[in-house]
Amino acid sequence: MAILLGSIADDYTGASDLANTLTKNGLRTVQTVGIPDPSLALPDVDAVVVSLKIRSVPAAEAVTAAASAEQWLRRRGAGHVLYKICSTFDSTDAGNIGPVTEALSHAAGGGIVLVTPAFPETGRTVYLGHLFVGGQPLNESPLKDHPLNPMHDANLVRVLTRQSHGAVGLIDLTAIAAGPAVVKARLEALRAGGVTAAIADAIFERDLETLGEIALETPVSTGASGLGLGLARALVRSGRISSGGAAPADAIRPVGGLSAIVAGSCSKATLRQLEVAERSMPVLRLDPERLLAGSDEIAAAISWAGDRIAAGPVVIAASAAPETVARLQSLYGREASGHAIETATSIITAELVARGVRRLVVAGGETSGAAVDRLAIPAFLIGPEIAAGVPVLRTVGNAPGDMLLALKSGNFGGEDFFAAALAMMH
Ligand SMILES: Nc1ncnc2c1ncn2[C@@H]1O[C@H](COP(=O)(O)OP(=O)(O)OP(=O)(O)O)[C@@H](O)[C@H]1O
Ligand SMILES: O=C(O)[C@@H](O)C(=O)CO
Repeated sequence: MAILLGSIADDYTGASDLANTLTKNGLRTVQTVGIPDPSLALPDVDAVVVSLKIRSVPAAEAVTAAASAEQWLRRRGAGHVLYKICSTFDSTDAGNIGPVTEALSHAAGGGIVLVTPAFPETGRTVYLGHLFVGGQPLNESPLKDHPLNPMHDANLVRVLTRQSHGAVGLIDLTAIAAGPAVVKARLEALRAGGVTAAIADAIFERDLETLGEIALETPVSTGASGLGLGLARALVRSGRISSGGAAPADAIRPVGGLSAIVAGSCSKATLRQLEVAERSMPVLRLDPERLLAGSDEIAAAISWAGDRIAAGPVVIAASAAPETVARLQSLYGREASGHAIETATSIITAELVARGVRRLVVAGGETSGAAVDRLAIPAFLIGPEIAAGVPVLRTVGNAPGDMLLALKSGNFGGEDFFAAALAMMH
């Protein structure tokens, strides 16, 4: 299997978001969970997205994992590797976007890396290096209250500079609107001046098409699904994609079985989606304090679900509003509480699957990562899109049999997302 485009995603929901974008834009794509075992039979594809869970781990750990994935992708022919980060640039001053970008660039022989989290379809735009989420600057958006990496600065040149050894520059919208030749010249001028990463503005998809064309001439780029769109369209325009990009028919074959939703995302969108789900499905709100205190909250949740699940989908959520999250974190610490809750939701997910759940929606990147790891799912085929950035996924080589999943990034999806997802998973 020789591939044209490789990607390393820093979380699993982000990986499925990118795989969805690449598929929609003409590339046959598979999402692997980590570097797949050589025994796993993967379909013939144009692009592979390796999902890692490295957004919030120590930078050195993220770099080591990404470097191994990069080598694996290059050995399979990837001429370009996109480091898929969050469209809201989720990270801390200690990393991991800067360190991983620099490591991937170094492995590819150095040079300058284009960086943009713009994803206009979901309202993420970058202007003069500042990231906007919908109509708000990043630091005024709900991301200011993120449980793991609250974002307090919308100026991405500054944010990335704090995470990088090298100098960070800007390619502004004026240059991008002037087209690929001007962007290329600007990138070269920045490189000659010693800059190693350039934040690129982008507001419209045409900006990302320009950036994708130039990025494809370099070995590494860093960005969200918008840059994926630009790279995919550039590859298709180059005539190097012969497949016509059809998603494998297998991806939508029904699986039957029971269905469930597990949420650990505390984003504004997820909190609203849970309120709406409460009107049509049984929803269990976990008590995070009891979970952390080591009580029998997990067993109680499994028993609650067991009493209801044969009658229809159930929802189990740890999600809470920012004030509640802040209080828990002040008692137990940010990382410890996040990790303990992810462990609990992943155990509950595995128990639900053991009781016959085959159609599963998980809300939240870290939450999805923990759940998919516990289920030991090796890879996914990409099915139809439920909402911008969220496809139906079909497991490849999964031990309890085929499953359909939707891994929802915290901020994605309309308010009826949960019902809409299950309506597409048969
Ligand atoms: N009630 C709670 N109090 C504190 N932390 C919580 C609570 N519920 C969930 N968490 C933790 O909050 C974090 C949410 O991160 P997660 O990545 O799953 O969601 P998200 O950030 O909204 O999604 P994405 O990364 O896809 O944007 C997880 O570590 C989760 O365990
Ligand atoms: O880019 C995004 O916003 C998402 O794919 C994501 O990574 C959230 O975890």
